[in-house]
Amino acid sequence: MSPMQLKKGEVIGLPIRRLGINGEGVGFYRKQVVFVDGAIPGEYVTTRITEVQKKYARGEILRLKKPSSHRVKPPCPIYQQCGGCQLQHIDYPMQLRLKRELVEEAFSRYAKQEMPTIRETIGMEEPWTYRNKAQLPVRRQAGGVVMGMYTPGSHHLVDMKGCLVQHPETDRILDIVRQVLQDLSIPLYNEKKHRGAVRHLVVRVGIATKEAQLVLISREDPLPKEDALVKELHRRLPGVSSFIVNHNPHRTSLVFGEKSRVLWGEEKITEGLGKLTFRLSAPAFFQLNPSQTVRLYDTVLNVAGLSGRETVVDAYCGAGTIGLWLAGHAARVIGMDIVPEAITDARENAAMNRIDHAEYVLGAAEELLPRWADQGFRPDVVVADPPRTGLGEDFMDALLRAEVPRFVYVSCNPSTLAKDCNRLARGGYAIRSVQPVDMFPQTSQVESVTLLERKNQ
Ligand SMILES: C[S@@+](CC[C@H](N)C(=O)[O-])C[C@H]1O[C@@H](n2cnc3c(N)ncnc32)[C@H](O)[C@@H]1O
Repeated sequence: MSPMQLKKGEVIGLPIRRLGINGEGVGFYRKQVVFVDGAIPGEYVTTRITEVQKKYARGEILRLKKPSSHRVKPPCPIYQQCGGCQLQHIDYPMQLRLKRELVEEAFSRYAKQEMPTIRETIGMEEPWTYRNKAQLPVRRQAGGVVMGMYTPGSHHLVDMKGCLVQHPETDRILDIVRQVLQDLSIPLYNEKKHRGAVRHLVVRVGIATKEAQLVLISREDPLPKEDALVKELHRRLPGVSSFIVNHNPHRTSLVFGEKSRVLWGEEKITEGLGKLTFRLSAPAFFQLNPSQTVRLYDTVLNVAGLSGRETVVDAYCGAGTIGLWLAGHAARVIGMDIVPEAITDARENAAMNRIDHAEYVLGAAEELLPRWADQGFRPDVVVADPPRTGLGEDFMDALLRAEVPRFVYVSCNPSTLAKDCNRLARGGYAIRSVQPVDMFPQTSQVESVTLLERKNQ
């Protein structure tokens, strides 16, 4: 340890320079990075060091010596314990500015040579109650049914009775399910012993259609007391159109298991976005904030520059939503996803919206695109919306080999976005625009739509 290094328990004064990717304030003390939960850029805080690692230290706020004018009282009563939101203590206009800076910081770190202009974040008018889906672990703690988020870094559940970013209907449904599980003494999952049945509850609502789906993820299938449970859930939740059990018998942190079974009602629910209607299976991905999804997809449409003659690839297509949003402006759409239910949904969604020039292929994007590129396939526009890990090397190589003129990258992780853009820029792409969109107000997450074009185009 260098003599200058901070020590655990040391108390220091620290100016906060920027926001970290997990929503913490970031300061520098004798050139060492210090993360301080709850601190806001521009503040000066007295901090006690709680953890020291080789490359960084963590501290807690003892006193706010110079508080930010953007500091607000977090409205959620369990804000400190829950950890689901990280930015409720910052006013919304400042949240939007800081998210733009997060994207800028990622590009300046990983793609400095190609530094693009990052636009102002597109925010919401009413940045609350936007989430259409709740996915919560459920356990028995102190004799009662508890559902909520894990305290950061632990396996202790913080009981969540109502959430300010969830759609109120998801809260109402979860509350009734909690009562039913309690009243019928349904065995809940015990992670340590790998015993018990119900382990997660997933509620998804169609905000435009007012439909709702409840999925009970269970270690056991059939569920204990299944007939009584289904009868009671149906009686107390008459508006829920789809009750599903998903069987996940494994010791795993993955929520969904491989098999789902309808307990009552429909297999899928319907949701509307703009003029389109989508049918959604329980395991298929669907954006969590529908009103911002319209803005996100309109941003993709604007930068895709379609004339109606193009072939568009919708890589990582989920239930086909982005491709179908663009389909009215393209000659052909080809989507791909690794989740079989998503591909089935995407095909059904194309048919339901009377779009007959969209096709869907089951498979990994990083395998399919290279194979197609080797066969001479040259799409005009590729849109990719991958998970947080970003694009695979093989996928990027295929983009370069196929000399795809325009690539629209929808990303929920500024770091992987900037690294991938750097790689593509070295291969011959110019980064034309980066548009952050706030899909998750009150949290530190930020989505962006980035347009890349072949330089010689
Ligand atoms: C962020 S979601 C985007 C879905 C869709 N574009 C949307 O807007 O709703 C990412 C999707 O990538 C899919 N996925 C994950 N890994 C994949 C891979 N290697 N190849 C293809 N799809 C993948 C997931 O199943 C999920 O549907």
